[in-house]
Amino acid sequence: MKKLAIIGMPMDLGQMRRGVDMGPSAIRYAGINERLKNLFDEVHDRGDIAIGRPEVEIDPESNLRNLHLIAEKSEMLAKEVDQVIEAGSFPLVLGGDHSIAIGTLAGVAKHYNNLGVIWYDAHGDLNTAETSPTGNIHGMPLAVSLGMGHPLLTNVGGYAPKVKPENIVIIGARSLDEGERALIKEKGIKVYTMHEIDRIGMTKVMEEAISYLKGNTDGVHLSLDLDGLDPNDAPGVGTPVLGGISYRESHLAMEMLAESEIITSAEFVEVNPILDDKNKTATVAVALMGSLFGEKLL
Ligand SMILES: NC(=[NH2+])NCCC[C@H](N)C(=O)O
Ligand SMILES: [Mn+2]
Ligand SMILES: [Mn+2]
Repeated sequence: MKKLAIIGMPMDLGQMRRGVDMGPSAIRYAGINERLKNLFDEVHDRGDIAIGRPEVEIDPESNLRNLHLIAEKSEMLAKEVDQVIEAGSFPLVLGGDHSIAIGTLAGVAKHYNNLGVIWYDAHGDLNTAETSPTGNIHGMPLAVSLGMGHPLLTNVGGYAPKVKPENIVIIGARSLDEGERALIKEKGIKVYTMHEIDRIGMTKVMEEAISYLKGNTDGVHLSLDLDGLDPNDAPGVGTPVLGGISYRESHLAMEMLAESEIITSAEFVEVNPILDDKNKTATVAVALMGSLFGEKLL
């Protein structure tokens, strides 16, 4: 029996633009249940993790914004994701800013020996407190999952690291900080920047990414940051970068992932309805979920 569990993570503590906490509501309003209910035997929306309205906190030692709060809330998400997988359901997490991936991956990775990760994003999110230009934790979750960064973050779920560098594929990168570039080179992380997508096309990029992960992994998590798409197609994001992946290319990518049957968990993050144009970005997110989960026209 194919079961889907939806978890809302309305956390906006990983960056400074308010509104991304309303992402899960916007995505639900865009019709996630109606769209996905025919693609599974059962769709269960477990509601939102309780984030509340905590006051912004700057850790004086590390300079990290909301470090303790994010660590605490990530533990809650990790537990929820863990339970969903235990119960035999596919976990689909709705963000929230990308710092939520810290908790999602903590809940997912313990179920696999070699978890693969597809990081669909304009950014690398590979900063640490030392390399971050902003102190925003949403620019750090992939580094955290590699075991790099503040121990309160890397140890969410009680273990580290969550993923190995050779099991990661970044798709859509076009804005990387200096420390992120150095880390990508040092660890040999596979990255398809916009250059490769333009040059060889999304079909080839996805074929390569899928065969790269298929051999070595026993599960693959899709972490899809809506800012991986072009801001014309997904305007409701906090850190837009021009020249991104199109709506059509993204559908193709999701359809190829559906065919490959490698994806075992997913999250859609950074939908900010305050910055959006009539809920367009949430609508795009839901449409892409349809393709990811095997929707077909004919
Ligand atoms: N998940 C995101 N949208 N991340 C954007 C990160 C931007 C920048 N690299 C930073 O570290 O602050
Ligand atoms: Mn991101
Ligand atoms: Mn991003």
